[in-house]
Amino acid sequence: MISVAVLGASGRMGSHVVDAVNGAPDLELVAALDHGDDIAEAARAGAQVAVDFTVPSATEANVHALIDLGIHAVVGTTGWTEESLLRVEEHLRERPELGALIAPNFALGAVLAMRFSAAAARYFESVEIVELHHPDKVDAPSGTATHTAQGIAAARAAAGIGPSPDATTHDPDGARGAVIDGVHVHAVRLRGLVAHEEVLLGNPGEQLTIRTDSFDRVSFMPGVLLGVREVVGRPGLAVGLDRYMAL
Ligand SMILES: NC(=O)C1=CN([C@@H]2O[C@H](COP(=O)(O)OP(=O)(O)OC[C@H]3O[C@@H](n4cnc5c(N)ncnc54)[C@H](OP(=O)(O)O)[C@@H]3O)[C@@H](O)[C@H]2O)C=CC1
Ligand SMILES: O=C(O)C1=N[C@H](C(=O)O)C[C@H](O)C1
Repeated sequence: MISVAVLGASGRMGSHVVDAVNGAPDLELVAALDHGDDIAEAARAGAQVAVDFTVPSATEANVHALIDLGIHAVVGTTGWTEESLLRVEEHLRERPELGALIAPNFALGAVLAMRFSAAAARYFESVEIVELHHPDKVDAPSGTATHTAQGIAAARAAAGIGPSPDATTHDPDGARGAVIDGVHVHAVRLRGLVAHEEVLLGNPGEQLTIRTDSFDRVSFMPGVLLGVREVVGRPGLAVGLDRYMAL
């Protein structure tokens, strides 16, 4: 039995995680914490693993606190940077028995879409990303789109491919979107949506579209539970659920 704490337990994601942990025969929910609660309560309750779905401004401090408390971390909250990931990696070196998984998307379809996009990237002249989310999301572009763009950019750089062609010289209103590692990312916020992403890859005369849709937050739960079960045996920092999957 793995003892689990949930941080952000009343949130859209956290409440699903509480239900998923309660429904798993090999996991026990020992703490459900929210904004204002003392994170040390997770340790007092005996948590081995804590799942964090909070807010970008809180998540790094939460992970450092969990490491100090000797608790493995499974993190879905977005907003991570190279620098904040490095700080966690360094902190984990002081506690070589602990693991942390930080994953921008736990939906298996999204994890595969990121992998497929990186694999396809070197074969196309042009690539752009459109991410589409519910309008209550506070961050843009999404963590998934950022991670997707980084994977695509790394694959293109490794293959010696230059930037996507683009004749735009006049864009006073930023209509071409954000640019992450040279990849344009467009963010849509629309009532009715949950979490969606389209990667558009173009060549003369052809287009490949890789699309992933989470219609319901239950789609993230198998990945979260996989992370909880695996993190206890995988010390160090892992970024992306694909690190725990046989891909
Ligand atoms: N990796 C993945 O697969 C997914 C990641 N996400 C990401 O997860 C995060 C949460 O999303 P979502 O559930 O929709 O957001 P919500 O706003 O619904 O939930 C966040 C919750 O965290 C609480 N909270 C804020 N600060 C703290 C803190 N310091 N300690 C504990 N709890 C805190 C909030 O409480 P209060 O409102 O009272 O401040 C709220 O209940 C986002 O970054 C989102 O991008 C979302 C879906 C999937
Ligand atoms: O806020 C959300 O809802 C989501 N956030 C994550 C992200 O920013 O990529 C994962 C998923 O897209 C849902």
